[in-house]
Amino acid sequence: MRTALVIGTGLIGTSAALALVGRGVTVYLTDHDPGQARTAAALGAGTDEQPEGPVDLAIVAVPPAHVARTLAEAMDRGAARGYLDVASVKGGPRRELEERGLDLTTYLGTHPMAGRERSGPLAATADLFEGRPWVLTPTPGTDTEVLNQALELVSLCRAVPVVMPADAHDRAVALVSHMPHLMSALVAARLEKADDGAVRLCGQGVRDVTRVAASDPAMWIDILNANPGPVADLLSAVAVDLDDAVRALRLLESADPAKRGEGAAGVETLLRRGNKGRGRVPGKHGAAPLAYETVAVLISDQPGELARIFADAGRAAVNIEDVRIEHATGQQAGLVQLMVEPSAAPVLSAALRERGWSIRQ
Ligand SMILES: NC(=O)c1ccc[n+]([C@@H]2O[C@H](COP(=O)([O-])OP(=O)(O)OC[C@H]3O[C@@H](n4cnc5c(N)ncnc54)[C@H](O)[C@@H]3O)[C@@H](O)[C@H]2O)c1
Ligand SMILES: O=C(O)C(=O)C[C@]1(C(=O)O)C=C[C@@H](O)C=C1
Repeated sequence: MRTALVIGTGLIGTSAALALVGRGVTVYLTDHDPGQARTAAALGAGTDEQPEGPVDLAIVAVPPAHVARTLAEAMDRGAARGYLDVASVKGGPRRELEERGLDLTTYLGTHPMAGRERSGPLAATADLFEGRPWVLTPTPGTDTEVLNQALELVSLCRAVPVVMPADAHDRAVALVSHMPHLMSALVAARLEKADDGAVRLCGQGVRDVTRVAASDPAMWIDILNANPGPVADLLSAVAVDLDDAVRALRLLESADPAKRGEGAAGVETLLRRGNKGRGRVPGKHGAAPLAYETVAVLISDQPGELARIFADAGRAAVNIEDVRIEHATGQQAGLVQLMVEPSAAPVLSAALRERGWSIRQ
């Protein structure tokens, strides 16, 4: 691919543009808000001037409700030889395009399974898609050349292509993205009017569970509006589990030891099912999850501390697989959890201790 046009230069469009520019593709940027395209261009994601002829690939990265109209306009003016969108839902936009009677041979519906809770070009990063699944939903009519362009885009963004039908995609993301998003919002909503004294205690657990609740509601209304049935089915199943959890917890309040035992068994069943489900979540780069061991290191909240830990781990020839940082409220300190392969954990602990770090068991 030599040239691309990104239509919608928000988080996803600008991230893809940055990755393409970094790999030598000439990228043209456009947005219905010219300020967004200008910002993306200033970030080095391409030029906000328009191409003189059709580009190789047009990437439509606008909110789901605007995808069909935006694609139709781009196709009408012959903006590209191939077109794809990156919307979080696939069935609805395709049906809307079919209703418009467009020739869909040059169109491919896609969805990168990577994002953030922030919107706009300033939240974009060139490595957003690295190692992440990027779903492609070709139909028998999809032009091979367009499929190849899409595969090249995925490869240039260092993502992992996954091919599936649009409706199967929508059912899958209901489970792994849309229902979890609502669950995150439901947990975060409990904090809305909670006492300051309680909210001040927020630790990493609630931060992890509520991160995506900070996302733009307008975008998510669009997404859920295009996939309500599968999400409602999943939430109904969660509601049954919630009833079970409430019942088990009420039994735990009982004075009768037999009832308390029944309650404990009910809670344990739910927690163990959670362990099993979590164990199925793929690890880094889509690989099967590895059982990493955590080495927890106390750091002071000063510039350069993290870099120093990484350098010391490097000197001990230990590969850090993942990292998490917990900040202690009101203190100039934090806990860095370094995830490493089990055999490397004692090596890393010893090496860091030797260099003066305080290791938490
Ligand atoms: N945010 C995520 O985590 C994520 C992940 C994967 C896919 N997506 C999908 O990517 C698409 C873009 O999402 P985002 O997070 O980048 O949103 P964003 O709000 O950061 O960016 C969307 C951009 O589209 C522009 N826009 C809106 N309507 C337009 C139109 N008609 N013509 C041209 N530009 C228009 C907006 O001005 C904005 O700059 C959505 O379809 C979303 O479902 C989002
Ligand atoms: O990580 C996040 O912030 C996201 O919201 C990313 C996420 C997801 O649910 O995984 C959100 C919506 C997209 O369609 C794809 C990815």
